[in-house]
Amino acid sequence: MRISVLGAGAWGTALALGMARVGHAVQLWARDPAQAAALREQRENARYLPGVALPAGLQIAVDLDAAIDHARAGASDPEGALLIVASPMAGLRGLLAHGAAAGLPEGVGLLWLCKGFEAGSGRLGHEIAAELAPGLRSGVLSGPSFAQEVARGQPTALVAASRDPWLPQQAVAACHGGALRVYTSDDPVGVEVGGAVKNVLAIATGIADGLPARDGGEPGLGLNARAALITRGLAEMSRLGLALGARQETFMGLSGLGDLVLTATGALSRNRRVGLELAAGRSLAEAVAALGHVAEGVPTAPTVLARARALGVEMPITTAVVEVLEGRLDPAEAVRALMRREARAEH
Ligand SMILES: NC(=O)c1ccc[n+]([C@@H]2O[C@H](COP(=O)([O-])OP(=O)(O)OC[C@H]3O[C@@H](n4cnc5c(N)ncnc54)[C@H](O)[C@@H]3O)[C@@H](O)[C@H]2O)c1
Ligand SMILES: O=P(O)(O)OC[C@H](O)CO
Repeated sequence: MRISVLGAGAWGTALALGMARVGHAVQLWARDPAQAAALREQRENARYLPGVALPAGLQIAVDLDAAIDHARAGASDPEGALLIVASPMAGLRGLLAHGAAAGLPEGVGLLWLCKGFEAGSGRLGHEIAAELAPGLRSGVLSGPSFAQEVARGQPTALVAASRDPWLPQQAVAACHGGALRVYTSDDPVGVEVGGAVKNVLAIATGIADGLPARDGGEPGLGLNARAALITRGLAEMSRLGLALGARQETFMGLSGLGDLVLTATGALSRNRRVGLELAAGRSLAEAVAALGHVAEGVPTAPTVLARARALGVEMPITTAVVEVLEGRLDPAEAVRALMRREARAEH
């Protein structure tokens, strides 16, 4: 299958590697021409995914239109073709608009990998796609997947979601095999809410795990507190998702519980690292600058909260994270405020 991946950050590069390894004709487009030249020369993404060699079959594209044409040329192939947007949420609108203006034929599916709500509009990916490219066959690929592990060929399960049943099947055909396993879903709302909110909750568990030691013990609030944050976080993620039209069972799947557990506990998570740094007394600007990568939970947290409030959905952990990110609440006080909340029934 012909596949173009738009965005050569950690995740776009790792997924492109995975798909090239199973024999697809993959082009990876880097926004920065200097980065594209370095990728071509070094055959390694030294900036975003160091230490992993790019397979010989993976082509690097400098020109965006040429990358789109690469996918378009596969439109009439029996297996179809894919255009995959691998930018952060902030780049999705521009790249979707570009793809829509290019007029993709029916045989080319459009997938995005970003996890968040768009800052400003508060929209999820499928809502932006409905606005800009209603005629395109589109969907989201999500699930618990650290780029470094995928790049190293470690086993990873993903979920592809769309209301168009053809699209998730395209994702299966593109990724399945080798170390990747792809499940399908017809609930893009649930899959996208899970992917967006888990990043905010990972900041929360990072904060809890990074708070200074008390009474000479281990740093952090402890494993009980982390389990409570994950479980109550899952409850507020599900409440928001249901209010937006998602199905409850989606939150028990890969893009809900699966990605929440991975990101809230995994040392490779950038969002969790932001929380750890904030708890250690670093400013948000310092914490984000130290990453050198995007941490989608930072721009998404206030947007999640705004949408939740508009729907009358209570999200106490997200509220606390927003107050810490905006400098209105000290990380330790945020946790104390969560513990002081009124008693209530669990469900
Ligand atoms: N890294 C992972 O393990 C992983 C896994 C699954 C999903 N994701 C999601 O994939 C998306 C991309 O993450 P990443 O890890 O590749 O990020 P990254 O920080 O490693 O790389 C970001 C890439 O996007 C480009 N970029 C930045 N702003 C842009 C914009 N406005 N328009 C177009 N391109 C832009 C950068 O040049 C860079 O190539 C995020 O939404 C993230 O949540 C990441
Ligand atoms: O490193 P994070 O926190 O952006 O998480 C990466 C992936 O979304 C994990 O599935």
